[in-house]
Amino acid sequence: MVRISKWNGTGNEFVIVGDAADIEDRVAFTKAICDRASGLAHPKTDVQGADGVLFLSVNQGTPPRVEMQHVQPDGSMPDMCGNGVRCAAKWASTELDTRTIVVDTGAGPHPAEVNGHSVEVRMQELSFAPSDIPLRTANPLIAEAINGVSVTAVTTGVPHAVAFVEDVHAVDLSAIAPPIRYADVFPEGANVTIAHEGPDNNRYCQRTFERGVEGETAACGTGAIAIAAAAIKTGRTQAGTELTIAPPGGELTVQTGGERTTLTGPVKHEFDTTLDSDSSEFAVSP
Ligand SMILES: N[C@@H](CCC[C@H](N)C(=O)O)C(=O)O
Repeated sequence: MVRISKWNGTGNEFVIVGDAADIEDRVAFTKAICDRASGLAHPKTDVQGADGVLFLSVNQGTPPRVEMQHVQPDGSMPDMCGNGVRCAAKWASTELDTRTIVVDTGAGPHPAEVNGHSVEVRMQELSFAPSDIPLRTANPLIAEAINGVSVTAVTTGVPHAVAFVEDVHAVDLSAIAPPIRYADVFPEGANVTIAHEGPDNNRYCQRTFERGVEGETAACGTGAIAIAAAAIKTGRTQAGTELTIAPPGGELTVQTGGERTTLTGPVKHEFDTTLDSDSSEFAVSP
């Protein structure tokens, strides 16, 4: 029996597998469980599948830490996931009965603070440097056209191509994103995040086409940070501003300009369940 739980960070959906669970093939498990047509289903929700699986191991030191391995529906394992870190922190805070926790990822340690259903995470440094993203160019990519779309490339733990558009809701993201996601300039690919400012000042609407999911998700935490970084870089927003970023799944707050950028937003526990096996046989107990 494998004990798992389902969580979402502003609608970005993850299955969490704690350390007690012994999953031999994490990639096969993730592909099966995340499948939107045949993956994890549960009486408590209409939604089938997920945007990824977070394999978590807790370490009860001072401060308490949780190590996160994120596997995506296509089997890839990105270094970082902003909403995944927030869900992992909330899960671990319940397991360890603590509000402060460090989530260790491939992109480094991320200190997190849990306040009820809200989780704040301090991000690692973001970068526009071609070698960090990575890019196949000598110079940073700031507001340059890829396939007719003006894009700014930044890593916030994972690569994002950010495009500011007139109205995110009027864009056919599934059409414009793939040529950018697979553009030659990104040797490891990129997430494609579009944004527009408004209706209020310091508020951006967000949509992200995620690498690894190969489609749009309801929210993307590293994408929200990427919008803030690109907005500052291109002179739309001043460093030090607190921004509200609104993906389809809700609202995230990004505080820029300090020693570290922070990402804050809601995390929701959807259900706990057990699986019969570690493969694609899902016997779900409500
Ligand atoms: N949903 C995430 C980002 C996950 C990683 C991304 N799809 C990649 O492959 O780089 C977030 O909340 O940051």
